[in-house]
Amino acid sequence: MTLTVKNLTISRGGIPVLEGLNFTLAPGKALILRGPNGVGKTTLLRTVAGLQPPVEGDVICGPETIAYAAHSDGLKGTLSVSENLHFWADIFGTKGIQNALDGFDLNSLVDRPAGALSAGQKRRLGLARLLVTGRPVWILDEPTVSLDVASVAMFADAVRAHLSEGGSALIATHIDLGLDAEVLDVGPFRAKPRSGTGGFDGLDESFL
Ligand SMILES: Nc1ncnc2c1ncn2[C@@H]1O[C@H](COP(=O)(O)OP(=O)(O)OP(=O)(O)O)[C@@H](O)[C@H]1O
Repeated sequence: MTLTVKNLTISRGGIPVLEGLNFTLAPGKALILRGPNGVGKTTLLRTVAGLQPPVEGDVICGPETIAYAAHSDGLKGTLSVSENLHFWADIFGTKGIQNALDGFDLNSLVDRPAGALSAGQKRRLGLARLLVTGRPVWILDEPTVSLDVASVAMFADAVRAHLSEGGSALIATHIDLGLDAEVLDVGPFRAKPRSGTGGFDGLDESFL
């Protein structure tokens, strides 16, 4: 399933942040998003994942193809590692969590409540959820935060395996993951200021 982004303009808090974005993400491919803090990478990922509407343009992707891993791990702190993974496996209708446990070295932590994991262990569990979704298009926002060097390598291996099985990944990251991937610097796509989209102009118009 190819993800296609066409002439996309996106906004945060009502203010356009990026405009004129066009790219495709074919099966087996990864695309790395780069750009300085605050430029709009998270906003782009949220829009592609369908969590917020675009201002203009289209995101074309098949239904139920996207798995989104945000900044937050989205774990249930009182459930154990295995219960968390089973919870998500049930939601996505997939079976088996062993692959996810193996892929992110979680076997020794399987009965530990997620709330009692270290930051890096929580992140590994959050990422392991991707493997139980069965979804082909991974949208990942700073996936390696809190991970040590070995865990970053583990994550990169999981992405490579996903790509080799025909999956794809759109990843915002500030570090080099060592993946064979195209890089899209979103800096040149910063939206030009528009009247009526915030600041004094927006306030003036809404009060006149
Ligand atoms: N909840 C929010 N409400 C309003 N504006 C926001 C909100 N979250 C972020 N912004 C603003 O939207 C713009 C884009 O933020 P975004 O999080 O997409 O950037 P980013 O490129 O992902 O940054 P970083 O590299 O720091 O994660 C920034 O100017 C930011 O201040």
